[in-house]
Amino acid sequence: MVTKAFSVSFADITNSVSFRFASKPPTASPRPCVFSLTCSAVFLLGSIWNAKSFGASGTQVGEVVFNTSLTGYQEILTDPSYAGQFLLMTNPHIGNTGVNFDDEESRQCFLAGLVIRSLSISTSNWRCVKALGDYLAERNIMGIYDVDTRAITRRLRQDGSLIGVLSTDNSKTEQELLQMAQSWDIVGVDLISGVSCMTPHEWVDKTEDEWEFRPNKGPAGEPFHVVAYDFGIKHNILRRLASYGCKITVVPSTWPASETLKIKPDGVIFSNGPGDPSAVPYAVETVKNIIGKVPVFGICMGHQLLGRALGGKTFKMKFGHHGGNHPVRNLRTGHVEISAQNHNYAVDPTTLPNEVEVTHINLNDGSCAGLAFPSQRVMSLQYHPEASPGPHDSDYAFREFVQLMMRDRKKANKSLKLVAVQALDA
Ligand SMILES: NC(=O)CC[C@H](N)C(=O)O
Repeated sequence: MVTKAFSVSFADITNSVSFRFASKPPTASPRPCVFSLTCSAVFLLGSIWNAKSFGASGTQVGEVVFNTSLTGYQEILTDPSYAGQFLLMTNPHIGNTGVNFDDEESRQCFLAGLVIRSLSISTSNWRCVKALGDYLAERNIMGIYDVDTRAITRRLRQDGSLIGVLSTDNSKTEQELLQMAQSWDIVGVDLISGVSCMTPHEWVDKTEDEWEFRPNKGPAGEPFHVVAYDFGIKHNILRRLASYGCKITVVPSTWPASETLKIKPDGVIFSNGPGDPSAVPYAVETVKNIIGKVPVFGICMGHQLLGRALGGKTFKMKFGHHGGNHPVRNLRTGHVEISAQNHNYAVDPTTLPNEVEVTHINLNDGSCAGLAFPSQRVMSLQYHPEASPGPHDSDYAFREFVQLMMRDRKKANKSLKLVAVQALDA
């Protein structure tokens, strides 16, 4: 039984708040940690939160975002779209199920660090192989706990995304930390190249039978060959595609469109990925060169790149959407889906050509959550139909993508037959 003695000191001087907690540490002795937030060079007043450190030590700068998911912290930690960001979980209790072998969404953790209210003092789960703190330390990811995540979330909601610094280095002054935050930026930076795979490879794993949630036979006949552009792709996108009967070749973010078209895939996926879509014009160019040639499906970053490739603009949202409970309306069916989301940028639908249809909207703020350009066999979602973690409401999007490819194949077979008949006639 652990008793938690805490004292709170609250000092509010020109927008700066400081909390101090003393509690029995859940792991080894806690190291002091300064977590400072500053909103930009324009807003020069920062806030300093003292917390306890777990995972790796050091000094790290990044953008702070909050995620409202109640479950799935390991899948969130391994989502490459968090590269360059501190992930603050609003769920106050994290670490209680440890980490396991199955919930990895990529080959490593790319995020800048983890910010939580309370780190579980023990782990208990039949799949657990390691405690969260040890897992993060091995991956050189900093974490802090015993910090008022609610106060920081309110600050982020009020001021928008902020740059923060985590430091366990006592020799650094608060002024130095604030200076670090003020001289760092995430906008306009290509973060995709740091998370993408280096060489093309095949992907075969499906969702395992014990986790499969729909009777899933996949289409009859030759499997559809999908090329998946890895802008930081989550493994569950690949597993869901495989479960829908696709044969998948994963290619790096810089893989030329001409090479992709050379292997005549049935379809192309543009994946999720970190950072600013306007900072990766080479990827937009690739998307442009593939649109109209084969059916394409863009997810999150992939959706934003499609938006730009179709002539639209993207913009940075105030604090984005990160969580497993975002309501989205499918404007074609009228159905509401509860979706998993993780993005700071969005497509401005008013900048798109008239032929492009907005298929989904986020019901929290009316932002564009899905697009289609039927004549070009283009579909895209701003959120995550693969969930992991999150609800499965939007899984049907993979079926729709397979149907797009199916229609293409039927058309091609028809025209093949026509050519064959003409050849017979000749
Ligand atoms: N999940 C993602 O693909 C994130 C998309 C993009 N990097 C954003 O933050 O908006």
